Parts: sequence; C-alpha cells; structure tokens
Amino acid sequence: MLTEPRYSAAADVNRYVDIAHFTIALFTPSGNLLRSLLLTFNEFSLLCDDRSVASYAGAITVYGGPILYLIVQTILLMLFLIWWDSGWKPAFLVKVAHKHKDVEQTEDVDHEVFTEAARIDSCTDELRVSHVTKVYGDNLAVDDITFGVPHGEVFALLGPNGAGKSTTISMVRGDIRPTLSEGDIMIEEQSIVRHRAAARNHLGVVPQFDAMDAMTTTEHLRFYARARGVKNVEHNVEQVLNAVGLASYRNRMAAKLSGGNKRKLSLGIALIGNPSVLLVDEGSSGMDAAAKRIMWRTLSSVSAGRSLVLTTHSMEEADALADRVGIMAKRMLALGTSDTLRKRHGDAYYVHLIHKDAPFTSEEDMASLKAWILSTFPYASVEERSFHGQIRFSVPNRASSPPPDYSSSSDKKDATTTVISTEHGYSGRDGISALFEALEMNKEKLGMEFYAVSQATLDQVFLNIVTKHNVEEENYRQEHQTKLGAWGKFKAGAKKLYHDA
Ligand SMILES: Nc1ncnc2c1ncn2[C@@H]1O[C@H](COP(=O)(O)OP(=O)(O)OP(=O)(O)O)[C@@H](O)[C@H]1O
Repeated sequence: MLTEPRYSAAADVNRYVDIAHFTIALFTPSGNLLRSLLLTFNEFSLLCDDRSVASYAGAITVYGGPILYLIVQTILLMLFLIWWDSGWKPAFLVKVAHKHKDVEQTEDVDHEVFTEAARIDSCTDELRVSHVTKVYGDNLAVDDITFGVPHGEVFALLGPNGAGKSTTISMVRGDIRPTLSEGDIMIEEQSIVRHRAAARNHLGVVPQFDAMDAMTTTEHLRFYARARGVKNVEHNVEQVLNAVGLASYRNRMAAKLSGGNKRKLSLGIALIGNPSVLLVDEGSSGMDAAAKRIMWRTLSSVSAGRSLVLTTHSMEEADALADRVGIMAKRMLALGTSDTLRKRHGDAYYVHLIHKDAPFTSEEDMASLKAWILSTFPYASVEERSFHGQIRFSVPNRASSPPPDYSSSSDKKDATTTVISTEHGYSGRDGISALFEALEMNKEKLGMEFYAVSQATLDQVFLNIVTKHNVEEENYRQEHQTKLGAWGKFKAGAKKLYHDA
C-alpha cells in the first residue's frame, strides 16, 4: 500500500527553515554566509515578518544571527589556533610512558649511541632530542633517535636518502609531532612538543629549499625581523647582512641572487633574532665547489655561540664543519667526532702504489706486486681492478704490521715473499711505521715508483657503517623491488621473515 508523502504544515515551514539554518551555521561559518545570501535574495521569504518585511536588519532572525555566530566562531577558532600553535596539552592528555629500547635489542649499534642517550638525561644542552620516533602509516621513518647539541657545537646528521634526516629536522622545528609520547625535544629548556611557540623563539631554520618572495634582500630580512617581533629591526638586519656576507647585495631582488647567495639569504632569515639553536637542512646543496667553501666559512663563523645542527649528504661538509657526527638510517647507527668514527669504522690505511713501468707494467709484475701485498699484509683488501701499473689496497690498522712469524714461516713458498723475508727482517713495529717500513724496504725490488698512504675519509667511514648495517638508499630499494617482480618480492619477504624470526 502506497503511503502519501507527508509535508510540514505551511505555517511551520519558516520555523523549520530557521532551525535548519541556525543548526548548520552553528558548526560552519559558511552556513552563516549561506543564510546571509539567502536573506539577501529573500529566499524562503526569510525577510518576511508575518505579512510585512522585517523592519530591523540587525535582528537575530535577519542579519544579526549570522553576524553574532560569525563573531563567536572567529573568537573560538582563534583561541583554538593559538592553543594548537602553542603545542600545550593538559596533563591528562600527556601519556608518560618510558618504553626505551633494551640495549640487547640493538646491540649492533655503536656504544657511543647509548652513552649519548645516558648523557642526554642529565645534560643541559641547548638542543636535546630524546627518544624521538615518527611513523607515517606503516612506514617507520625515525626510530628512537637521541642526541644533544651543546652551546657552540656543530652536529652533523648524516644518512642515505630516506634515512629520516628531514623528518627529524621537521620534528625539531615543531612542524610535525613525534608519534610516541615518550619522545621529547627540548630547545633552551622549552619543549617544542608541548610549548611550541616558546621553544621556537630560540630556533632558526634554514630549510632545504629556498622560498623567496618578490622582495629585495633587505626587505626579506626586515619582514622576517618584524614577524619575529625583533625590537631593533634595522640594527638586526644590518648585523645579519654583514654576518652572511650579503651587504653588497642588500638592494638586489632575491629572485635575482645567485644560488649560493639565495642559500645565504635563507641563512640570514634563520639568524634573525639571534637564535641559540640553528638547523641547517642541506646547507650547501646544489652549490659549486667554490660557493660551497664560502658557505662553509659563513656557517662556521655564525656557529660560534650557538648550537648548530646540519643535515647533509656530503661527508666532506661534515668533516669540514662538524664537531660531532651522527650517522642515521631511521635509527642512530653511529655517533661521535669524525676521528672517533674513523677509528671505530675506518681504522685502516689506504695505500696507492704506482709501478715504475706504468702505464706499460706487465701482467707478471702486477701479479707479483699483488702477491707481495697479500702475503705481507694478510688482512689487506686489494681493489679488484688495477689500472695501468697502479694498484690500491687498504690495510686494517691493527694488521698493518707484517705477520710476526713472517720470516720464519715455512709454508710461504712464493718467490716474491721469500726474497723479502730472507733479505729483510721487519723491526716488529706496529701501525703506520711498520707499513712504511715494509713499503720502503721493498720499493726497489718490487719496482715501485711512488706510493701514497692515507687514512680513511669520512666517506669511507660512512660507507663502512651503512654497509655493516645493510642499509640501502630508499630509491635503490624501490627500484630493486620493482625489478624483482611478484615472485622475487615473495622470496625477499619470506627471507626477511626467516631472518627476523
Ligand atoms: N609526509 C610524509 N608522509 C609519508 N611518508 C613520509 C613523509 N615524509 C617523509 N616520509 C617518508 O619517511 C622516510 C624518511 O624521509 P626523510 O625525507 O625524512 O628522509 P631524508 O633522510 O631526509 O631523505 P633525503 O636525504 O632524500 O632528503 C622516507 O621513507 C619517506 O618516504
């Protein structure tokens, strides 16, 4: 049986329309604008008051209602914005749970990483990043990172692509919040997670990409000085212009500056207000070698008296600028001065030999050179490819002295080694002196024209660490998985499960 549609009584229509409008307008400002529009066009006879037109436009049922709602909504939304930006949370919303990872769980990580975690608990560093984790969906971008940067120190955060450096920087900036509540980031004793606005007063940031407006260099600095509430704007701008070396470009439009000078302007903007913590994300990316060096000089001069964190792919940059280096790939893998890292992960001498007949050295001469290296330094790793009479090898520091039983060894029957062992006894010294001794004593016999011995660069240290931890660059992993196909992915997944188990 069909039921007839029910309509409201004509006398009630206006009341229902008002209820619908005011209910929608309560939750959305655009509801108020819509009602005002409908009033203007007198839709639904909204301007009618019984049989006459409403006499007072400011009445609640006319424009007064939407205007009142909009005023209340403006105040509430502004208060919400201030609260959101301040990062303050009432105590009952803050979960205090310290579920730091067990040392056993991550025993393959450097001891210094744990020492740093213990140091952070009791230090007063200007910047303290403590047990910070960030998860995007099911992607763990940053896993329990901890480090501190005291006054006057430059700390370089290194890692391959996708290691989580920018995510860490974004958390320090307060742009994104750590996923787990036990993590915190303190800037001058203010938590960027809980008191964002207060903590940001002490923070300057040089972002990865320069965002320039249609203003001159000075106008940019003035604008940001006013936005930060700096008291003596002109004095501050002048100081920053001189500090970053842009005084002669003060009236140039920012868009017309060279790439290097744009980076300097970004640095200048970050320095406005003289922040005590400075974050530099890829400070010299995209610069040529000369501009890079100028930027490094500028960064070292402005780093005095503040804590500076820089993220970079350039080991050379970290070596040139940083007092301490942290190497991360989601979690912190190694941390320390570049010398400590070299000792721990690159404690080897790299030797480059050039034969006197190069580039026409015979295969036999090269083979005997290689045989001599391997028998003299049993732990040496010789590069597979040798070019035109040149050969490179590395010797771990502890193994750079020839084996102690070398001259008495009866099982070493190789002609080359016999000549060395019978005609030259090594003094038994350790380390680099033994290496030089062995090279000098056999230089002529093996026909070496030149040789060079160097220590591991930070590049080699970085590669050693990421290789040890089996870290792949994000792009490489994605490309590799695409190439694997479904069966390959299944096998890789099964293998991973097996290893994890
Ligand atoms: N907004 C986001 N949403 C989802 N995933 C993200 C987001 N930002 C970063 N990621 C992911 O988090 C991981 C870490 O990225 P991040 O940009 O922090 O690395 P990075 O070390 O700075 O890399 P690069 O050196 O290439 O800049 C990556 O897997 C990335 O895809």
